[in-house]
Amino acid sequence: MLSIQNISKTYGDRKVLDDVSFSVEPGKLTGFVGGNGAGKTTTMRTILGVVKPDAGVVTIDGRPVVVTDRARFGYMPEERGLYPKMKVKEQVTYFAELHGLSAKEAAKNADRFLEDLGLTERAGDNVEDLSLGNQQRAQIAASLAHEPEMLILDEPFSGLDPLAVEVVLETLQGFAARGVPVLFSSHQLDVVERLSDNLVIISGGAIRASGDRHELQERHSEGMHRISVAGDAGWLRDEPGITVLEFDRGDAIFVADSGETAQRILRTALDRGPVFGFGRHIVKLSDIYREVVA
Ligand SMILES: Nc1ncnc2c1ncn2[C@@H]1O[C@H](COP(=O)(O)OP(=O)(O)OP(=O)(O)O)[C@@H](O)[C@H]1O
Repeated sequence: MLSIQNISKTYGDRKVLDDVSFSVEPGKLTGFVGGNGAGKTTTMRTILGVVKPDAGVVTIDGRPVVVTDRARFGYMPEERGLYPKMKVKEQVTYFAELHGLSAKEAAKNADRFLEDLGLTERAGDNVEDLSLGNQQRAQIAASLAHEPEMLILDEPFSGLDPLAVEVVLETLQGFAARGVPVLFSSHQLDVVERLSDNLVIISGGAIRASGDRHELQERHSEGMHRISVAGDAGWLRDEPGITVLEFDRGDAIFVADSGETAQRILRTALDRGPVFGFGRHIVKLSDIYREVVA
């Protein structure tokens, strides 16, 4: 388990990380979400040892991370770092060798990850001749080819088409399935909602929410229900014990003060006419994000 504990960092008079703490569990994909300048990259660089924090510590299985641990990390930096005139496979092989693999192992892994990421046919092309999305895949392959024990990826899904998102996701899930902790940052809340097991939301250098994604969604959805009826559901507004959150003719989302109240609403709706749908409403990650960073 990777644990970020009470990290603070100030540049000049600007506190960019303020007592940041969270964990990245083995075998889980942890989505790291925050707006521009929220502190995601600085946190990742701190984990990698590139940024030295003013306070706090990064630990792995309870002991501080040292240089030899970091050699076994896989990192995809925000500023992509491939050599434009180098061939894709040579590049991926080169990065794996830098992390200590033999030339033979590195070439074997390069073949494997280029295949996983759908780049086998482009392996002999110069990086600069690939589309931006394919350059991104190559960059991901380069950060994976030494088979890291920890993965830290800054915006791995940005600029990828939906098919490429699936391909990259499968590859990352393969690592997670082998027990590797995976931390990835993203601005794309819909992507994070779909892909992450755990969530960390940062804003203004401070952690606003973290934990199991389903649990967070459940917690923020307490008492929420949706109902869909024939005709106009405007009568809901006069019902005691509920607050209507969203309303669109026959469709509404409301919060009930108890399970009994919700069931009473259902019975009332059935008395009034056909009910097409009724059930719990689970908020989207974008709703949680708006709530916790507000
Ligand atoms: N070396 C530095 N010197 C001064 N300020 C810095 C430095 N590095 C980062 N910052 C500032 O720290 C804040 C957090 O930046 P960071 O890059 O960590 O945010 P981010 O969440 O990754 O943003 P984005 O999504 O835009 O990449 C920003 O205000 C940035 O300008």
